[in-house]
Amino acid sequence: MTEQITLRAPDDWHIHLRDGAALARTVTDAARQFRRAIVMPNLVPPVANADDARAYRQRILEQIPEGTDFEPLMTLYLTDRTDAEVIRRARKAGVVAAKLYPAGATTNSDSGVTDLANIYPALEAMQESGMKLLLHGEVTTSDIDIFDREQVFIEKVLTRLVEDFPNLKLVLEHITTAHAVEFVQKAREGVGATITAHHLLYNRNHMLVGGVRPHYYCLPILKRSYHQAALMEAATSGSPRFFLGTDSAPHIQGRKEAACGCAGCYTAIAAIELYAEAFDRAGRLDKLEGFASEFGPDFYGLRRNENRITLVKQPWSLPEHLDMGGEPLIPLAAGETLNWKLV
Ligand SMILES: NC(=O)N[C@@H](CC(=O)O)C(=O)O
Ligand SMILES: [Zn+2]
Ligand SMILES: [Zn+2]
Repeated sequence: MTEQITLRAPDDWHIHLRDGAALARTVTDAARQFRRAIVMPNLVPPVANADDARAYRQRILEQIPEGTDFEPLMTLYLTDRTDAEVIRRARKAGVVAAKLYPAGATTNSDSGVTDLANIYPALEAMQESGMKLLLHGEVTTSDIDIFDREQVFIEKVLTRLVEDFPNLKLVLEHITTAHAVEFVQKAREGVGATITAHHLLYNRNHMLVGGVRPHYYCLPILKRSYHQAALMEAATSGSPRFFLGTDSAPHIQGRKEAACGCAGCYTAIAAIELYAEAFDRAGRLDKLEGFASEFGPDFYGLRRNENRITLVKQPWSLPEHLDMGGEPLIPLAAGETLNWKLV
């Protein structure tokens, strides 16, 4: 008999769907496995207010395949000019969270916040209205080594933020270090973290030994295996503070395989299967449902999904390449074999 596992339907608490011609690909892939997704706002120009979010949501809804039940949860991009009124309007329009990109930290973060002091009124309004704060947790000053940027962000920025807004619920996104794991475990109530499948499955050796592999390049960058092990331990621990966020972030092949390649890995094509692979390797498949389908909605104060998905143990190979709006897209782990397959 084939081995199989059945889970409450999972949600993705951090995904990039992009816009325009890319949406047909990204929305279809996300909707195949996730019931809901927190949609990142780093478009160009960014999703900066309630009207932008409403219009973007509409463009996403138009791409949901017939017969699938998928709900995009919209977010706002914080800029130096985001004020309390923008937050209140967005909250009324159903926007669930706002995202802090320190200016220059990652893809499309040029409009990000240059000084946290500029958004204190906005953060105050978020705290009051129950809007969640999502963080790309890296400092950006040139004197800080790229491998240390998450740790320094936690020490220099996050610790203070968590204290200054004691009732603000916040998520440290796509964590990559043992420092982040420890911070989140010990933090006050209302602090959570998402973990990607690629940070569970890989470390920087996978990206750099024997040649540079641009499709493994994302931000925050893959770290040492010691950090990978800490993330695995956190994700499979059963702690409700850690939950699934793929950070699936497509860039067309030519933009990744370039002299200055873009940061971001496309995992939406096989996200839940990649997570199953990681949890299986740790011998903790029994912990996947909490991480993928329960702790996220619990944190956000939303209902857990009622429907179920099934994964069977049946080796299959990820495609070598995909099409995104007529352009070639290479998924993470292209051509590699995964042991679990979504039915
Ligand atoms: N993770 C990435 O490397 N890239 C993301 C941005 C982000 O989430 O930081 C993207 O939008 O491409
Ligand atoms: Zn990010
Ligand atoms: Zn992201």
